[in-house]
Formats: sequence, C-alpha cells, structure tokens
Amino acid sequence: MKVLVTDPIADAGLTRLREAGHDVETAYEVEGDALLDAVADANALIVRSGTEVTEEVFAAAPDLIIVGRAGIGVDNIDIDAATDHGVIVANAPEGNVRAAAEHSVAMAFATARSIPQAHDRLKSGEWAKGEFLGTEVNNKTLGVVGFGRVGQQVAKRLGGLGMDIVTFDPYISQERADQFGAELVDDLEDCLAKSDFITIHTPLTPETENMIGEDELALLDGGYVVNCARGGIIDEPALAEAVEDGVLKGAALDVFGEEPLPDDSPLLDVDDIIVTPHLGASTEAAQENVATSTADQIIAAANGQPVANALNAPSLDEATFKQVGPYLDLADTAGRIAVQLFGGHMSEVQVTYAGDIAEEDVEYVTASALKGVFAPSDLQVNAVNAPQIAKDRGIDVTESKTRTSEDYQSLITVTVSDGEESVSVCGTQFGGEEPRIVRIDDHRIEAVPHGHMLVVRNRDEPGTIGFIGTVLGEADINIAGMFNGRETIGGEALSVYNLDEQPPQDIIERLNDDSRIIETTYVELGDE
Ligand SMILES: NC(=O)C1=CN([C@@H]2O[C@H](COP(=O)(O)OP(=O)(O)OC[C@H]3O[C@@H](n4cnc5c(N)ncnc54)[C@H](O)[C@@H]3O)[C@@H](O)[C@H]2O)C=CC1
Ligand SMILES: O=C(O)C(=O)COP(=O)(O)O
Repeated sequence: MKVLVTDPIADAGLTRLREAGHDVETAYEVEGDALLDAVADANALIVRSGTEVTEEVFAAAPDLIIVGRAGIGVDNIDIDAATDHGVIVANAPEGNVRAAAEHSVAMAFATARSIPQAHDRLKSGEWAKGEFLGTEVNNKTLGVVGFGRVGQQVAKRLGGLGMDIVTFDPYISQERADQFGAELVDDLEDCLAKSDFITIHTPLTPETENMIGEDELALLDGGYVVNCARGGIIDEPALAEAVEDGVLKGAALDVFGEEPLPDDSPLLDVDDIIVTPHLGASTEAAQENVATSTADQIIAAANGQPVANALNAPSLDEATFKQVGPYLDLADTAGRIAVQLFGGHMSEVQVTYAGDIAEEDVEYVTASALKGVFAPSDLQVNAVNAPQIAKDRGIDVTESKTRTSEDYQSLITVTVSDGEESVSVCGTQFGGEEPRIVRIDDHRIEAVPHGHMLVVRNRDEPGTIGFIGTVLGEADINIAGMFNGRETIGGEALSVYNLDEQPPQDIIERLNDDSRIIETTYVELGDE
C-alpha cells in the first residue's frame, strides 16, 4: 500500500510499516491543493492534529481505505465523510494518555508558581525574586471537567499531591468517580464554584464548545484554569479578560481554537496566561506508542483484518444485516431518548428483545443502542466502539431476550439506570420500516421518533394539553405531531410532541412552572 504521512510521527511507526512492505511517503505540513494532490494515489493516510481531513480530501483519494490518527482527538477528521466514502478511521486512544496527564499536571504547577514568567525574567538578567508569590496545590480543590482516560490520570496524580478532587462528567458512573476518590457533581457551575483549579479533559463536541465562558469563569473566582484538551471549549477572549482583570489568578493552555495560535490572539497579551504549542502528547514514549499502534492498524487494514480502534462502523455481513438492519436505527433512537430523559449518572444499560427479533444475533443491535446512549456525550461513538466506551466508563451492559412481545412482532426496550432510578424506552418497527416508540416507562404511546421532541409528564387534568399547545404557539413553535398516553383517568399522563424546532429553555421552564406539569424534557434526535 502507499501510506501517506502528513504530520510527523515517530520513526518506529514508519519503520514498522516499511518492514511490512508498504511504501511510506512523508509530506509534512501540506494543505489545500498540495494535500489533495498528495492523497490522490494513497491507500492509507496517517495524521495527528495538524491535518484537516475533510470531505474534499476523501473525494480526492479514491483508493484510500484507512485514515490512522496517531493520537486521541479526531475532531480534525470528518468521520461521516470517511464513512460515506467507505474509509475506516482509527485512532490510538491509549498511547499518549499519560503524556497528556503529565503535561496537565506540569501546566498546573507552571501557572500556580509562574515558572515561565520567572524563567523569562531571569534569562533576561532580572532576579525578580520578590515579585512571585505562588499558590500550593496541597489542600486545594481540583475540578476535573471530563473524567475519561486523561481526566482520571490527572485526578490520580494531583490527588496524590494533596488535592481534593471534584468532577463534572454527566456520562460516568458514581462507581467510577468513587474509585478515584472524586466527588461527582451534577452541574458544571457547582464544579467550578467548589474548585481552586479546573482542568479540562472533554472532547470538543457541540455540547462542550464554548461550555466555559465569562459566567462560568467568574464562579472560579481567584482560581486557575488548565486546558490540555481542545481549544474551543473555553471562550478565549473571555478567559483573556478574566485573567487580565484578576478574576482568575492564571491560566495554562496547550490547545487553542485556531492552531497554530495566531499572533494577534488576546491570550498572548496577558502575562498570567501561559501557553505551550499543543505539546500534551509530545513525549518520546507517547509518540512511539501512538506511531506503532497506528502502524499496526494500517497493517491490519491492508491484510483485511479487523482494525482494533476503528471509529466508524464496518458493514455487517449481508445475511445478518437483512434480519437486524431495520432495528439498528430503532435501537440507537431508543438509546438516545432514554439517556436524555434520564439525565443522571447512569451505571447500567439494559437492552431487552422480545418477539421475532429475540431469535436473531443481536450483538450489533445492542451496540447500536449503546451508540445512541453515548451519542450526546461522544461525537466519535459508533456501534464498533460503543461497548468499549461502556467498559471505560464503568457502565454495566446487559442484554436479555423473551419470545413473547405483547401486541407487537418485535420490540426493543432500552433501559438506562443508576441502580435506583431508571428510564425505559420501548420501540418497534411498523411494517418493518416505520419506527415507533410504543412505551416510555409504564406509559403506552405511539410516537414517531424524529428531530425535536418534547416529552411531557403531566397530571391528567382538563386543559393541560391546550395549555402546552398555547405556550408553544405563543413562542411560534409549530407542533408537527403529538401523542398522549395515560394509565388511569385523572392519573399521570405522558405526551410526546414532535416540534419543528428546538424550544428555548424559558419555554420549557414556563411549562414546568405550571402545577399540572410534572416534568418537561426536550429530546434531540438530530436529522437522521
Ligand atoms: N494536548 C494534547 O496533546 C492531548 C489532548 N488530548 C485531548 O484530551 C481530551 C480527553 O481525552 P481522553 O481522556 O482520552 O478522552 P475520553 O473519551 O477517555 O474522555 C472524555 C470524557 O469527557 C466526558 N464528556 C463528554 N462530554 C462532556 C460534557 N459535555 N461535560 C463533561 N464531560 C463530558 C466523557 O464522558 C468522557 O468521560 C480529548 O479532547 C483529547 O483530544 C488527548 C491527548 C493529548
Ligand atoms: O491525541 C490528541 O488528542 C492530541 O491532542 C495530541 O495531538 P498531536 O498528535 O500532538 O497533534
């Protein structure tokens, strides 16, 4: 195969590929037309964070079978476009975790003790001993935003240096937080208010983009910010202002919204903001790990073998696909609805199959349900990596089957729980191709899962549905469809509304303020 490498990787990876008989070409820092020319005859492409792998790149590379990301974050790769072009995308999720964690710890100390600033002064001939009075991490509280592989390792290290750990990560279990002695809190604001330092370790997703702005930074009053995850999660001008105005004592950043960081960035003008040029993964060990793991995956793909860290789903074999194909999206949708209605720290996901579907090999369907469950928290999730994500997050997955299926030919139920509270969403396919949600918890309904949905639990009292319609109508939000289900007259009812657009938060609050309404939840299913 011709393997094109467009960001520098360790020689060990290049050598491994060459020894396996592949033709390796390096073309660092190519972009635009030069990149399109370079990929034209490539069978494999290896990148780090420096190359934007867009739809245009895939369109220009008809022979490409795999993109290997020698590192973790794949926000620079258009995975949907890769899937459309039948190209596998695989990353190296383990090899640089320690390096990233150590850099985060180093940056916390560097900002707390003004090491780069003091270094600069001394190198320019000034013994500015009296000007630097730092902060100890001992007995302080560290807020870890995103408690995945890197976040956990940072917590372990700084916890060992005397810090109390508090974490905000809506998608991990209580058990996982307990295992690291971290206090798991339910909202970001709480995490910030309790912390002296915060360190960011989430991926960049639509949900995390700009999640920390002026208001959030104010809650960390007098504290420090470390970001070695991705630029774009913290609002950069707001951070520059907060440090400049003394709201924060300092910030240490390894990643930026635009990389390389432009000369005119406001971050560069503030003395107490220290910066490194995306060096989190830049250690010898990490680079060797990710380069060899990426090389192994390219070699596997070339040999037609399974690719260990593939991020986009390979196709199912035809016979299985015929049987379970119609249920993949349904399981994904039921998972998405269940997790959004649940809204807590799940520790368990149960997928139950009833009727004809229970006779089939449902492993891939369960994986699709997990994909739905993790979709709001992880852009890179797919049916291939979802079971591993469940393991990483300490979430138990159980699958059960029964032959009987009430009134339907086949039913899939996804239940998300934290061991005490749970939400169950049950769906079927009408006529094999019309998905319907037929039960939410104990409420029988018949909702079309699509786009923007509002799920309202309310007391079954006259005028309630009219009230909901009026509130939405006054906000100019069109109701495309609705279904109301109730268990007993005057008891609790549940209604599902398909809306043409997302309702603003104040509309949801207005509905929730009414005494007849128990809870309103907005559920986003996207355009799929
Ligand atoms: N500076 C550098 O050179 C490096 C940066 N990274 C970056 O570090 C980040 C974390 O990497 P890993 O720990 O391996 O990822 P991971 O996938 O193991 O963990 C990410 C965690 O973020 C959580 N999360 C997702 N959405 C969230 C939200 N809205 N609020 C709070 N938590 C949320 C997830 O539940 C998960 O636990 C990635 O962005 C990665 O690209 C990783 C390695 C090197
Ligand atoms: O692995 C990651 O997510 C990183 O951010 C490391 O990026 P790099 O490979 O150094 O460009």
